[in-house]
Amino acid sequence: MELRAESLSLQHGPRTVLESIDARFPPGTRALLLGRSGSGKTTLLKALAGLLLPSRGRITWDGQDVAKLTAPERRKQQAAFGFVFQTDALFDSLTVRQNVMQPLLRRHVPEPEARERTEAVLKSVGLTDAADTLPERLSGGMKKRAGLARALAAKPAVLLADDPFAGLDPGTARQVARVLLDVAGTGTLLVAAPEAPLDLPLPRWLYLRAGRLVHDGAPAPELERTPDEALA
Ligand SMILES: Nc1ncnc2c1ncn2[C@@H]1O[C@H](COP(=O)(O)OP(=O)(O)OP(=O)(O)O)[C@@H](O)[C@H]1O
Repeated sequence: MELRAESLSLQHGPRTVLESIDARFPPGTRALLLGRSGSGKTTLLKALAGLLLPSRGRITWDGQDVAKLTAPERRKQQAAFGFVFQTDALFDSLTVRQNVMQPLLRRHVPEPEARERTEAVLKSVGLTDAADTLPERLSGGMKKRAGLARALAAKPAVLLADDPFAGLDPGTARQVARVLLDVAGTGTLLVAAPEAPLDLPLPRWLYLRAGRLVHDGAPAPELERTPDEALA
């Protein structure tokens, strides 16, 4: 699926959180979305996924204006997305395996296939031994990997990961980066982070400053050293 933001602006109440953003994400895009805390990264990911509607401008999926879809049409298309949000949303009463498998069964993936995919993805994130464990017994890094496993098991055409490295030690962050690169396959991978993760060398960087896109192109490490004010 091709995602596109066209003159996208988004307000929360009186506050403009995203301002006149234009960006194209053809299928197979691999990009980092960078910017300080509060610059609008989460909001842009949510807008691209149709979870927040623009105040001005539009988001299109394969050329269709998301705001013009009916709610059921939008939900149907959203099945192509996988999200890894900052706060892991695992169900406390389900084991790790059940947490990964449940969304597949809800989408009517036949049980043997759901089971197979679940085991494969748990293995790739290094959680096979923790499959029968309840989330409360996992470390923060393991919870993060379980959330990632759940998103990846659905084989999303578009994977949006919001700061998947927050709070991880370097070893676990490296493992999460490897899984993101391996498992995202040929789909689109868009990863938001406050600074470029060393272990995730993606070829395109988008840099947000106070809701404006100030760079969209090749990796530009100097951006991270430039005070935001100088990018205005
Ligand atoms: N529901 C909301 N209502 C009002 N303001 C909001 C809402 N959600 C986000 N904001 C504001 O919009 C701005 C951008 O928030 P957003 O979460 O997109 O930034 P971010 O770059 O992802 O930050 P972080 O890296 O800290 O997660 C912030 O100033 C935030 O306070």
